Amino acid sequence: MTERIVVGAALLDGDRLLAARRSAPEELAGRWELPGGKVEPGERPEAALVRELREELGVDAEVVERVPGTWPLRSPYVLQVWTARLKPGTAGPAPLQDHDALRWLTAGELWDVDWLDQDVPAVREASRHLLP
Ligand SMILES: Nc1nc2c([nH]c(=O)n2[C@H]2C[C@H](O)[C@@H](COP(=O)(O)OP(=O)(O)OP(=O)(O)O)O2)c(=O)[nH]1
Repeated sequence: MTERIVVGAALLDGDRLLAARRSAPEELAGRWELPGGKVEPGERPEAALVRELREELGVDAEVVERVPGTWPLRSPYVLQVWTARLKPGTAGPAPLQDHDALRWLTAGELWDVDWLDQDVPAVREASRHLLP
């Protein structure tokens, strides 16, 4: 089956990374992830990321760069991650859709939340590139 990409944002504010707690589906609820979602057919991953961040968090964000790596999720999905930042003047993120809590994590707090198992290597890689 063709791989389908789920894009995740390593959304940064200075040296803090945004983590989002899923509210659904039941088997993922309560676990933390990088906000994002499925890339639609014909859509560029970077465009999907901006769209998902607007829908889920109500923010206007810009994509900065790809975090190297592709992490398997439930087939046929794979996770790819881009760094992103908020555009100047945009509202702060709010858990509008799919999430019931948000946390800005410093490097020292990165492992204080219960990340989805499949996000752990992606967050580790993102932190290497982003956080001092
Ligand atoms: N957004 C996101 N999804 C992840 C991560 N890790 C992970 O396993 N997933 C899974 C959860 C979901 O099964 C799938 C992404 O689905 P989603 O529900 O966020 O995507 P979507 O907004 O496009 O939702 P929909 O079209 O199904 O309504 O990937 C992650 O870090 N971010």
